Amino acid sequence: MDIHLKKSELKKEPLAVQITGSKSETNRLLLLQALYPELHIENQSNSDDSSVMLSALTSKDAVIDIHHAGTAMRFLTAYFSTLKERTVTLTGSQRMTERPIAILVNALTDLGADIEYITENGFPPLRITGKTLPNHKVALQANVSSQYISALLLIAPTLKNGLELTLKGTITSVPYIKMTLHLLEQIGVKTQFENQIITVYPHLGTVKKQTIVVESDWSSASYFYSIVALSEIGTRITLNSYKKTSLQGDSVLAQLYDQFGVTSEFKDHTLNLTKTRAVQKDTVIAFNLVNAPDIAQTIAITALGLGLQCDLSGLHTLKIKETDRLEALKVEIEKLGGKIDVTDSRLHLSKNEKLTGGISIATYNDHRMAMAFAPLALKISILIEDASVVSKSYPTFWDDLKRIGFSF
Ligand SMILES: O=C(O)C1=C[C@@H](OP(=O)(O)O)[C@@H](O)[C@H](O)C1
Ligand SMILES: C=C(OP(=O)(O)O)C(=O)O
Repeated sequence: MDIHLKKSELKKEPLAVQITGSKSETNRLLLLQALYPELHIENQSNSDDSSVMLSALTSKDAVIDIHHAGTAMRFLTAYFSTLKERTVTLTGSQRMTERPIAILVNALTDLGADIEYITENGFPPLRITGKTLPNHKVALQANVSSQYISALLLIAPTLKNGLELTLKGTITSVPYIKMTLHLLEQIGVKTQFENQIITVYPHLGTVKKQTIVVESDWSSASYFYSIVALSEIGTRITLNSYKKTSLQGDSVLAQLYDQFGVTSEFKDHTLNLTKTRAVQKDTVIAFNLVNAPDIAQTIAITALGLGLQCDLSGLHTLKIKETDRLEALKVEIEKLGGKIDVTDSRLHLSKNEKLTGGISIATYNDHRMAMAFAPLALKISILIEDASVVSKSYPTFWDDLKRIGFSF
């Protein structure tokens, strides 16, 4: 299904959006709940990635397909490695079979796991035979994906001697590792992160019965930051179930979007985004997003919509996500008349005056391509191809846009 967004104006009445829980927190907690059934989770993510995670954890099937869900692929590889007397084939979409997993598989194998590659070395699908993992010390390269590290940390408390994980090289996406450690601590597992070594102490048996309320998803909130940034002064959107102190690294949006003239105010559990100032045309947006890679597309497109120069660095993980996001951005931004250069880890967008309307944007099976480009409908008419891709993280995205005034 393609969606044609007409040039739109937001409604004048108070605008409020309820986004569901973070998919990152939800997928961690679902795994922890499988290990410790005493946990109860509220405000779970309604994303496809979280529903495939839940189905996989409850499935008795021999073949489990996690579609496009990176966290599910990585977290479940670790989980099934420890699930005794069961052999599972873990597979996913075509793209998932191109997303590397050797760093995690090697670390698990070093711990004693039994994992085979079915088609190509280093990539899913995997055949995993669960067993007791006898070892507890392992080292891995930390600059490719933090998901490999979180996967190991999540199963670590169930290992007889816990885990001592040495991280080699520069660590990428650090807030996601801290989120995992924080959730472990929250349920009663002891952890330590010092220099490049993470220790998780064993926690065999049960945890205290408890309810954990997931904070709403900040990556999804980014599209509303972009919408407010592209709107006139005075525009305000309220987002519900957010906290000033968040476990999610993407909450850095509140600081970053100040440069686009958007002010963030927290009141109880609501977050008010208000466009308070116009942005000077010669403003240069320059951010290193090594800690918040999922908001790179949103920021690049906000800058494009405002005609601003934008230099983003720390983007090396974007090439192995749902698509090569740097290439995808380049092709689609150029269709709109933008000037953009990309390298393996950076993006440079030149200041521009005018965007071409009526263009069809390809989305490459990437929810964030669809959602990042949509706010441009406040400036030009635009067509988003295969618009249902948004369900990977935000199934009600188009309904929410319609409710605040976007015309389809
Ligand atoms: O652990 C997580 O929940 C995630 C970690 C990040 O991946 P990388 O560590 O591969 O950058 C992020 O991009 C992804 O959307 C979710
Ligand atoms: C990169 C993402 O997800 P994953 O790696 O879990 O597929 C994302 O949601 O932007």
